[in-house]
Amino acid sequence: MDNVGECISKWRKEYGDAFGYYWGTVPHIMLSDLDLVKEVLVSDFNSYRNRNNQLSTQYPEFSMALQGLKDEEWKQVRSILTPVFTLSKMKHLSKFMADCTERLREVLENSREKNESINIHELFARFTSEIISMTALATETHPIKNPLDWFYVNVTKMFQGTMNSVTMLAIYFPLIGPLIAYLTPFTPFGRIKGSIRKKLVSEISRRKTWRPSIPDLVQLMLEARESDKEKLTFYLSDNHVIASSIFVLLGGYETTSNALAYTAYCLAVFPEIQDKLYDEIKESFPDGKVDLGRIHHIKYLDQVINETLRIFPPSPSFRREVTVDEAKLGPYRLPRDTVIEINVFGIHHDPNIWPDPWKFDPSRFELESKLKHHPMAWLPFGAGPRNCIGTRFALNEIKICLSKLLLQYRFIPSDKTESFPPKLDMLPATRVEPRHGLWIKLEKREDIN
Ligand code: HEM
Repeated sequence: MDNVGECISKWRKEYGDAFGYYWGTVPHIMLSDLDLVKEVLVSDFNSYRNRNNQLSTQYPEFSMALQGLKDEEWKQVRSILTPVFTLSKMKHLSKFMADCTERLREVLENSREKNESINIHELFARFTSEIISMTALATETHPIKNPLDWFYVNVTKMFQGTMNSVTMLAIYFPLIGPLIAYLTPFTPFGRIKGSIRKKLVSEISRRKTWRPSIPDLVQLMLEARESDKEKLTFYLSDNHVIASSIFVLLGGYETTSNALAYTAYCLAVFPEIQDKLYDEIKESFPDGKVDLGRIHHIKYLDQVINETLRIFPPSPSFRREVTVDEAKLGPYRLPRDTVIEINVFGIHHDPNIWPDPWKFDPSRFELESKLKHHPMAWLPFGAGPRNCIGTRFALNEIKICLSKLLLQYRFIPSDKTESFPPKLDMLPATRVEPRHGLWIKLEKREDIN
């Protein structure tokens, strides 16, 4: 690991589990001390309830999306949107996910027949982008089968753009923000955001008189705002729904796709773990058909996913800001607007918290071992009242996809597969990427059993 990751771990060795630095003009505290992390995320939540809006200078809608909303407005929107992400609502979306998995299987089968290596990092990105566009953006796209699909191509460019040098400039020098905001519509992100926005405006208007037979996230949000009308003083506007949908794409697309890709890679390089997982999945679904209702009861599947998310957390850090005049954090006094960065990657790789941290060992998440961990030792989805609202959505998608594929195929290494762990690049404040992609091959189970 080099670049940002190395720099943070070097500073941590030198300055300890809570140290300060400046990003541009903004003071940041990098936190790896579990008790202090708990204070920020849970026990003293009200002093740190907002997320600092790095992206809002360039993308003003961010401040209307759930990720970017602040204070009372965030609380109200979160309480309207929470029911949208319950397990029972997720069941409606499972059908979309299962259909996309079947299309993915066809592509994989094609590669298997040709004995090709597959870059699953790229293929799962196409898979999750198709799911998010259909479920959250009411937009039908086909990137699984067509790598040149307009939506996928532009979304990929957009992700390369979210932390580009222009964004960095806006963070370092907030005063030039308005100029950057003016230019944003001409960037790939601006263009695709504009077209998604146009589509959502017309879709929300259409949904006044039409309801899809399987409700997607847009529909669930529109229904949630109506059902809470009497209870809340706040009304979720169309702009809130649109902003939240667009930023679901930012929060839920690459994170989920990386989680899936790293899990499949780990299963390919640790065949004994894959065999154990296959046995449990097969035992749960002896007729080979995945029952979407029972998918959350396969314990070893949870363990494998949890261990992957520990070693390769899709969000290597996340941020909150001080929202009171002075916050008391352990022995420290922090002024308003100080940014607290939670060092998820550092915590997940701390040998004092997770002995032999680079060892891929799903047994760490057996119930008895799990109970011994500090509640802040595993933070892929954050923690406390402002944790990831899409956790169930993501886990549902990952479990459906893996179970369906594993029942039919064995993931195996190819000559392009890197030995464990693969070389990683930690990009500033956003994600951990495999430097050379993640390559595997597939073998059909019926041929080998
Ligand atoms: C493996 C996949 C995912 C990971 C690792 C992940 C991780 C995270 C993390 C670390 C946070 C910040 C939590 C905090 O501040 O305590 C977050 C927030 C959020 N995530 Fe996710 N996420 C994933 C998938 C998704 C999906 C699929 C969606 C939507 C469908 C989603 C929507 C959101 C939203 C809206 C927030 C902001 C919540 C708020 O501010 O109230 N995420 N996520």
